[in-house]
Amino acid sequence: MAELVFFSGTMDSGKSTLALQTDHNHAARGRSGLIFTRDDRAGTSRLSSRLGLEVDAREVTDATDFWDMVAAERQSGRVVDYLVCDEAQFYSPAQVEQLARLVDEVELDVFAFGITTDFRTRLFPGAARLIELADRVEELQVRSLCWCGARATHNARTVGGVMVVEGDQVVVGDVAGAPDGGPVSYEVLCRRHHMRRMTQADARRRSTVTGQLDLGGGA
Ligand SMILES: Nc1ncnc2c1ncn2[C@@H]1O[C@H](COP(=O)(O)OP(=O)(O)O)[C@@H](O)[C@H]1O
Ligand SMILES: Cc1cn([C@H]2C[C@H](O)[C@@H](COP(=O)(O)O)O2)c(=O)[nH]c1=O
Repeated sequence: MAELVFFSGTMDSGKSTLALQTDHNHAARGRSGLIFTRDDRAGTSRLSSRLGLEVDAREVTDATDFWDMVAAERQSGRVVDYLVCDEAQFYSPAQVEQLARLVDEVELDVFAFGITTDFRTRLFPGAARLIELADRVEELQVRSLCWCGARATHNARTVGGVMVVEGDQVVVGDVAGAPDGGPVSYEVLCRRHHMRRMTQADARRRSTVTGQLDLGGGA
């Protein structure tokens, strides 16, 4: 039976890599798929992994209707067995509903990949609808880690090196240390350190003062 699966994890946890691997494995068995993304860091109509792989993809916009797109592909004679949908947190709830309908009524598999929460720890609308509708929500197996060594579960945004909790929900960007990072950057943290607004830079600053690594647990 066809499935809508949402593979979720923090930023930099391997979702785009898994999206590319998923497409590769299905294509290698003769299945035919369409690859979608929205606002990938590598630019319009590209799906990129930090491991270096990058492929062409269909860019999702506010105007995209997945139901109509698949119908048009099929009318032109193309077989569509599955969809790979990266950066799915940026899709609208209505678009996620179109994906669910394709699974149920056309028997396509839909593999969606995305982060669940934004820099304020709030669900993205697209991710929320995926959690509500998916047959399965799969957490990525490779753990991304907070600077303290705990599993990273949340995404922090920094502006000029300072963690912020206000601003636009969508600002395309990369994790700190990325080669072409701008003033807005991201860092994955455990909940404890997200709540305490303690990034790696903050921890380093404090340890310089105290001479000890401060895990932020004190009063
Ligand atoms: N130089 C490297 N060597 C090995 N693994 C790397 C390297 N750079 C990145 N990675 C792996 O790639 C992952 C990020 O993959 P990516 O698909 O871009 O993540 P996401 O789509 O979740 O943001 C990192 O968590 C890490 O495991
Ligand atoms: C937390 C957060 C992230 N984003 C953006 C930053 C990146 O462009 C993508 C996530 O991509 P990845 O492949 O998972 O690293 O989302 C954002 O716009 N707003 C946020 O709050």
